[in-house]
Amino acid sequence: MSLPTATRVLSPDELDLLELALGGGSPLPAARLLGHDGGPVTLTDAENTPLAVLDDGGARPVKPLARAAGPHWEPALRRPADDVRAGLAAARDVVAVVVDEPPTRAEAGALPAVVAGADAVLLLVPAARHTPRPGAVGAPALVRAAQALADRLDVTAHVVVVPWPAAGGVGAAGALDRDGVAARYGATRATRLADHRDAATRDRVARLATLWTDEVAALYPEPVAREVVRAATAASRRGAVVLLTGLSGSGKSTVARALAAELDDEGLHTTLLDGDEVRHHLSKGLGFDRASRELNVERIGYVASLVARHGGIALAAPIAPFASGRARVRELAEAAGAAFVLVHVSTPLEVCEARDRKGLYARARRGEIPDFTGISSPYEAPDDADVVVDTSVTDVPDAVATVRAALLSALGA
Ligand SMILES: Nc1ncnc2c1ncn2[C@@H]1O[C@H](COP(=O)(O)OS(=O)(=O)O)[C@@H](OP(=O)(O)O)[C@H]1O
Ligand SMILES: Nc1ncnc2c1ncn2[C@@H]1O[C@H](COP(=O)(O)OP(=O)(O)O)[C@@H](O)[C@H]1O
Repeated sequence: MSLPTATRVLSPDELDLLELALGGGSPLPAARLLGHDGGPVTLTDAENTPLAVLDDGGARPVKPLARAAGPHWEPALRRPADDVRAGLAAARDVVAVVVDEPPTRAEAGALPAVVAGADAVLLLVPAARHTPRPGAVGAPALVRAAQALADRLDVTAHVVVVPWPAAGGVGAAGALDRDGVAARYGATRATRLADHRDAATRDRVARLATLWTDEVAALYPEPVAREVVRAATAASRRGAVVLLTGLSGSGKSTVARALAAELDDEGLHTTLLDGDEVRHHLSKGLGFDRASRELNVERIGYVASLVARHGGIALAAPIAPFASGRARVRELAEAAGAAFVLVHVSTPLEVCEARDRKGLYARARRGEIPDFTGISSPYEAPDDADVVVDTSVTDVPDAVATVRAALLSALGA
């Protein structure tokens, strides 16, 4: 298929909307959802991978959207709305219960009455690609909570993950109403579980964050209480820099993103420095000759070490083809007192080339891209990697688990 030359890079929120539209989950047309009123356009992700075409006929997929790991990415749970609706065609009364906040005992107790009489129950968990704010209960945890609620119901209940953009919405997405989306998933009525919370419980939830400091204040005299709070909240954790190196298409971003999501879910704060994204911002305008690559990798190492100096975990995923550049990143990380983990994503060139998500290998083979790593520019395989993962034989969850274990061991956790 020939693609429109006009392109639009979608933000994480807009990727959610595209997934919603392609799966039949949007009551609004895709163009309206994405606020597009021009001519045909190719929609891409931040890495310039063409994902879909948007024209008068609506949105049509070109390539599957990249997926990540965690329960909210389980294909069995994150099903297109059209599939979910088709599976419920015989049901007369389908109630959709939106689970977008951790349910308290009050709502969990109210749930059987809320769904009473329904032939089928959908527990809809909105999951945004956006990283939740630190300390918030994120999508993976909400999916697990919804699953536990579903298991306790007498009537058959399905947990369905809905790619609903982060709170507030983007563009016309603000006009997406809960009931309209729920209806696209086959619901005959919809409700939000947190709306079944009584006033006393709402008040207790609002005060939760200050309970601990209140207790400290009651236990200790001022100014001792202030010291106790300060010591407990100081960034005591050691930071880390994880550098994933490998050929284009080897799986660096996919693994780094999935690992970031998992660590965020565990309450560890991560910062992702993806190769392609860094080149849109920090290294805009740099080329791919050796000197430019070394400079690019050094910049990444510098920013990563700043993040790690303050207890953060920086996940960097550039090709970083030269041993000298990788050694410089190690040096910067160690000078910042951070742990350093070098991950070689060793997927063979033939596999990366066969994947060719962005069509760059084909262009490099035709001589249209000079200095292309693996084709016309060297990749020095590391001999000092802490972890080696070949994604042609290791799936994303296993690759994530291997890197996570190496990271925790480097942190002494
Ligand atoms: N000549 C050439 N060689 C290699 N890669 C190229 C080239 N031109 C563009 N691209 C795209 O740029 C991404 C690699 O950028 P990096 O910053 O990771 O490279 S480096 O570390 O500075 O070597 C790489 O992205 P990933 O596929 O995510 O690795 C490519 O999409
Ligand atoms: N086990 C796997 N781990 C990571 N990526 C995989 C795996 N299997 C298939 N892929 C696919 O390979 C491609 C890797 O692309 P990407 O993560 O952008 O690589 P890089 O960042 O190294 O260029 C993605 O399309 C991804 O879905």
